[in-house]
Amino acid sequence: MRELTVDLGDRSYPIYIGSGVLEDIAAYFDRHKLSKISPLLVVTDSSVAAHHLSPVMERLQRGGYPAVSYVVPAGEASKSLAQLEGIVTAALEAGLDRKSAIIALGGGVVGDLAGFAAASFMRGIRFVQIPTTILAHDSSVGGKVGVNHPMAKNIIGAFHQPELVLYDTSTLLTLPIREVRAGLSEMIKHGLIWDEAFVAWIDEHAGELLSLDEKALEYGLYEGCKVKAIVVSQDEHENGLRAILNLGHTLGHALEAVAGYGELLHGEAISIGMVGAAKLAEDFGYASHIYTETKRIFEKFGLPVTIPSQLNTDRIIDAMMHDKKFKEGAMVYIVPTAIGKVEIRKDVTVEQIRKIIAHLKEDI
Ligand SMILES: NC(=O)c1ccc[n+]([C@@H]2O[C@H](COP(=O)([O-])OP(=O)(O)OC[C@H]3O[C@@H](n4cnc5c(N)ncnc54)[C@H](O)[C@@H]3O)[C@@H](O)[C@H]2O)c1
Ligand SMILES: O=C(O)C(=O)C[C@@H](O)[C@H](O)[C@H](O)COP(=O)(O)O
Ligand SMILES: [Zn+2]
Repeated sequence: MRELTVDLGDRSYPIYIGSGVLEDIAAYFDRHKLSKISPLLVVTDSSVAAHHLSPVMERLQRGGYPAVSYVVPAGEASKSLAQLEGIVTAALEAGLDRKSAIIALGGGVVGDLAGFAAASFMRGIRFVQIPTTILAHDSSVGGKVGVNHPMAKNIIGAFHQPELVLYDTSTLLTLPIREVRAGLSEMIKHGLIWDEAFVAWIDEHAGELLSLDEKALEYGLYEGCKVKAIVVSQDEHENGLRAILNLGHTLGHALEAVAGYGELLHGEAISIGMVGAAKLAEDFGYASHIYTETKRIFEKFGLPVTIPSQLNTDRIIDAMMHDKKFKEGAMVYIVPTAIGKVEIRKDVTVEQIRKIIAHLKEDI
């Protein structure tokens, strides 16, 4: 088992990563003083519930926690205001109060949605992240919570940090292979923005990661969470540095919205976005091996590196203009300057973006 801390002063919290940590869920909750009087609401989705909800509920109830569950349909479409209302109704029916906590058991969709419910129910109650996808090593840490609008990803949300993150690598063994690949996309991102040696490790251990070797997963998730924790600890509310976590996302989010939520998985969309950012680096005069290397590694993991030709370029650019990183008429864009390093640029033009999109549509 490995442990990390997200250092945010009196709101610091731990991340526990290892095989079987959920067997001790009640002991972790005791350590973090969750209430045994006010009800806990465990939010999950239909696929996660089928595999992992019963043992969690049994262990909590055996440990003396008055826990009830609420299940949303699996998939990105559940990150919606309608599902948020469903959670609030369930919370009211179960009698949650200001000492209660919401427990997010699932991937990034459940984490973002249930986290936003925790941020807004009674103006904010405690919450715990129990990530069950590889991708959620990113989403469970850092406190960005929210839902989508049909026109823009994650456009309704808040910053609300969890009390703790309990990451049981054994839950990952039931993941479909497409979700495994998509989750590794964010792990590669953490290497690309911060740590060349981590990129090399991921590259060398591709086979173990894709076949869900738990030791390799534990190490990769730990290193990915470490990058995230360092960045978030320095800039919780994204006034500067934290924007680097958005490598590949301005284009990626636009592709998700234009394709229709759930058509392109988040990890797939940002894989394309990161290859696009690497191509843009060439435009700014950085070494062309950044592009070839970035493309190679995503292809090695079976991730998409081109934009589906049916996605309309003007609609993609329109969606990019609604991104949170479009400010005062300029696009804030994360561009790699080497493997393991990025810069935050404010001078990327719409013409450059159009050129990159054209390249990503043709480069097959
Ligand atoms: N808040 C953040 O900082 C942050 C960071 C990265 C991504 N995100 C968001 O996270 C979302 C993507 O998260 P995701 O990729 O985890 O998607 P997801 O939550 O939809 O999970 C992917 C699929 O796998 C299923 N699943 C989850 N765990 C499983 C398991 N253990 N076994 C079998 N099936 C399982 C789910 O039911 C779902 O169908 C996006 O909405 C993205 O915007 C947020
Ligand atoms: O935590 C962050 O900051 C990130 O940017 C992590 C991203 O991987 C994640 O997809 C996040 O939800 C994107 O944030 P947004 O502010 O662009 O919606
Ligand atoms: Zn992301």
